[in-house]
Amino acid sequence: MTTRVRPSTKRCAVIGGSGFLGRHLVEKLLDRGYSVSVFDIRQSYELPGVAFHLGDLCDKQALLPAMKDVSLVFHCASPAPASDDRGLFERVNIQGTRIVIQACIEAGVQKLVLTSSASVVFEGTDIKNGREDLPYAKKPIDYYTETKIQQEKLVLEACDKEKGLLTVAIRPHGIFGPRDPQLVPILVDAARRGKMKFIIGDGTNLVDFTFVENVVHGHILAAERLRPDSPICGKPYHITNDEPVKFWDFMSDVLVGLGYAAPRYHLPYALVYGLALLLWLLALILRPLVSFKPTFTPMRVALAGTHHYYNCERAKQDLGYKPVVSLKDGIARTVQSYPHLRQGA
Ligand SMILES: NC(=O)C1=CN([C@@H]2O[C@H](COP(=O)(O)OP(=O)(O)OC[C@H]3O[C@@H](n4cnc5c(N)ncnc54)[C@H](O)[C@@H]3O)[C@@H](O)[C@H]2O)C=CC1
Ligand SMILES: CC(C)CCC[C@@H](C)[C@H]1CC[C@H]2C3=C(CC[C@]12C)[C@@]1(C)CCC(=O)C[C@@H]1CC3
Repeated sequence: MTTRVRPSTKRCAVIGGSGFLGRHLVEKLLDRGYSVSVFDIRQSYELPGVAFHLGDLCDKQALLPAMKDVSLVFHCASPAPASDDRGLFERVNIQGTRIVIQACIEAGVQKLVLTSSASVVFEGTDIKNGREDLPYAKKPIDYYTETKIQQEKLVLEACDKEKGLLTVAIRPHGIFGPRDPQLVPILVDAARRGKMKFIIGDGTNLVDFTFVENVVHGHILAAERLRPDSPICGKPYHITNDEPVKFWDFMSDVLVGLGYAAPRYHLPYALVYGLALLLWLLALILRPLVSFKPTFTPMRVALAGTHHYYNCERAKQDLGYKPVVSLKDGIARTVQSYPHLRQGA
């Protein structure tokens, strides 16, 4: 008779664990007594108690050793939204996620927690207090969003109590915090090049920005509540700071905190969006001859000039979620963590 050893419930794997969110998640899991394997195409740090497995998640044979004796997998790997490479997004977010699911089933993993995105319902127009039952975007704003939609569907459809794999998706929005490689660095780069003088639209559009530790908290609650009899199986959950803020107030707080001037002059939304669209078309047409990446992409202008904030009541009810760090404290901790990006540094 063969006895199947039940993997320890405190052993988990984090796919994408070298990334911004992934590393914060790994650190919190260690604090909570989990032993952690990281699977990533790169190793960005070392930590006692963390086993790194380097490889591409599209390669099942490379993934399987990282899932050995693991009961819980977090999948938070994705190419960066800015890469704009359709083939790469399809390969990693869609085909790769299929392989992650197959590997979980083969390795006897019991729970899979996906980092999805609240953007899966965003089409570039206002979303106010959006709930999880909003339909997926029919016209996603970019390839990143298009493939995040397919990825989420794949993971949620894979939830199968009979087969023994339970799944859940966390949809964060606008993650920020120490070591974020995108939001603050892009913002500071724009400020240093004199591009942060303008407010797109009237500046009153509300947006969710979510401190990274709140996102981590949502992931861990979901993982710990994911059981065959729980209502969360196969469902998506918005995780935000639950404090929608004016997009331009948030940008100003970060900029002023780092010693730069806040944007002051208003530009009409339709004008900037039209210009961004023209620039994007020009970049596309001229791609064979010259390569340039405009700062103002239609996607960024849409993100900067519309309302997009989400209701996280479902996470509060089903997961017992409540943000653990306020927006004000999150901004202060973020600003402090970037001394090298301060004005004059
Ligand atoms: N940063 C944000 O504001 C938001 C992020 N998300 C999602 O959160 C997750 C984590 O995002 P971040 O930490 O910001 O990104 P990140 O770029 O810092 O981390 C992603 C990690 O995935 C790894 N990776 C990429 N392709 C891989 C592959 N083929 N095989 C193995 N590893 C691979 C990268 O090396 C990187 O370490 C992503 O799924 C993203 O879509 C969702 C909403 C908002
Ligand atoms: C999902 C969102 C809540 C998170 C937004 C992250 C990034 C898309 C933004 C971080 C820095 C922002 C930025 C702009 C747009 C949105 C960001 C890239 C601008 C390009 C908007 C137009 C400008 O005036 C310059 C801005 C630079 C910074």
